[in-house]
Amino acid sequence: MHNIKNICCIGAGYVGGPTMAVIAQKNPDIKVTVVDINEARIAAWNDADLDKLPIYEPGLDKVVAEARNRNLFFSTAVDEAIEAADMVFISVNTPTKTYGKGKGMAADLKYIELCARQIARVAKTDKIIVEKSTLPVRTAQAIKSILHNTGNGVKFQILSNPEFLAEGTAVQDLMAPDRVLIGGEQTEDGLNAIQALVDIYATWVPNENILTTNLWSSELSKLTANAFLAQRVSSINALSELCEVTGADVNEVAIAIGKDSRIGPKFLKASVGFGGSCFQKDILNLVYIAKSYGLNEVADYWEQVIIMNDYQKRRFAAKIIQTLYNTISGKKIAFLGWAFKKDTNDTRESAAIYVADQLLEEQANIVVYDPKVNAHQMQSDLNYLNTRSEEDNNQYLTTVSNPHQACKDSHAIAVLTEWDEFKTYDWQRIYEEMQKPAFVFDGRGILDKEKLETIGFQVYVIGK
Ligand SMILES: NC(=O)C1=CN([C@@H]2O[C@H](COP(=O)(O)OP(=O)(O)OC[C@H]3O[C@@H](n4cnc5c(N)ncnc54)[C@H](O)[C@@H]3O)[C@@H](O)[C@H]2O)C=CC1
Ligand SMILES: O=C(O)[C@H]1O[C@H](OP(=O)(O)OP(=O)(O)OC[C@H]2O[C@@H](n3ccc(=O)[nH]c3=O)[C@H](O)[C@@H]2O)[C@H](O)[C@@H](O)[C@@H]1O
Repeated sequence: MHNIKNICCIGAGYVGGPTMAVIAQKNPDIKVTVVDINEARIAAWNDADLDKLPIYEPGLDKVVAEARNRNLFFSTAVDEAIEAADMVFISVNTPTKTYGKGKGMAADLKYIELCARQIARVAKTDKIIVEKSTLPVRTAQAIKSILHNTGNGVKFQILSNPEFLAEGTAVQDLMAPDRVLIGGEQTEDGLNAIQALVDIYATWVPNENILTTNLWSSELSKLTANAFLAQRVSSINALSELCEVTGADVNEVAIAIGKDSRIGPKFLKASVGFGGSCFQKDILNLVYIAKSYGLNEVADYWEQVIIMNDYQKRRFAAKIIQTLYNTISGKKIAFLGWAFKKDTNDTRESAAIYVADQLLEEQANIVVYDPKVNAHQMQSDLNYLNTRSEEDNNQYLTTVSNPHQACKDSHAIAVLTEWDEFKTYDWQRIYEEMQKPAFVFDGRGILDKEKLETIGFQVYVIGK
């Protein structure tokens, strides 16, 4: 039986940071050290000013304040933390491969393998290794093979414990998860390792919400959950266009179908397209895995979710261009929001990036306001696409810290993120300060269309 006293988590990102903060808060007897090779990130996690934490998540500051330097530590001393730990979580990034075989589809597992090799090199005592990152099914096999061939006699058990938190609600999701999933080998040692991790979660998660499975079911359930969630968004987005041409209202349709308890009301909000670091990456990964087993129909089925999402982003940009008389060259267009969803500063794969890129191709002047995203991040998101020079991106997309400044003198406003504050603005004043006709393109369906039309705006809402 294991009695875990010391946890190390490799990777202090959106998952490692909040997850370990909550585990530490709920288990004051366990020392939890979160390590990362990114010195700036670790320094930010240790900043006395809680506003400077590297990740913005409502409620995270309080959890960190309670546990930090009590039993929660952030450090760049990776080897020392691994060596001291009974249990090591691997929570590093697993992006889509940008090179070689599987480029643009498969998950890049080089960071995972580096972690496994580092653990193999450093470990002197037996350890439980926990896959927290989202991984292709059967990755535990590769980790096991690296760890077991070190020849130094140290024993390892590998568990899969995927994370289901959503950004913006990370703390709430961690405090009351729908389920915690733990997969492990179905041997005596494997079951003991599973129990050790169950005990950690059981300090605050009801037992019936802690599921245990074999390794492969756990790994595959994570990819499957994200694929199903993204599929719902693509499904409602596909219907949003049909609503627009038929006079149906996508919100009314969503409510009507969501009342069916087999369908359920959540995750049916039509939008400019899903973003975030995981949906696209995980579905592409699923598609790649299916193809690698020769399951081409399965692969095509899931790929359609991505194809639909790309189409939705393009369709929104095209709508703006077409409505502004097919010419937006030199016109100021205000963007409200850049983050991929509200209540996060994360912009990875945000629809805003792709919509901006398309409008910049038509030589628009874009001015962006987002309550949590800075200019540097927006520029680096655009530059990453490599569509035009960094100078041009810098010149034609600017960032302001005040929504009125963004909207003043603009021809159109596009809502790209559903931040609550956008609903509370003085829209009468915004209207008066804009060029006429004043257009609003609500890519999130959050504004009051009738009210805006009464003021004088010409309003387009996705799915209406
Ligand atoms: N972002 C999210 O909401 C969710 C992400 N996931 C999964 O969790 C994993 C991590 O995602 P994020 O936390 O968003 O990534 P992230 O990019 O925010 O954080 C990963 C961190 O790992 C560090 N790192 C990489 N290699 C390292 C090494 N060898 N040693 C020490 N540190 C190293 C990086 O410097 C980075 O700070 C991914 O597999 C992702 O698919 C799962 C559920 C939710
Ligand atoms: O593996 C992950 O990374 C995580 O991915 C998603 O979480 P996240 O991407 O943080 O946020 P979501 O709330 O799922 O939103 C994803 C995207 O879909 C969009 N969305 C979501 C719901 C909806 O009804 N409509 C819609 O357009 C959001 O605006 C956002 O751009 C999942 O919800 C988490 O369970 C999972 O752990």
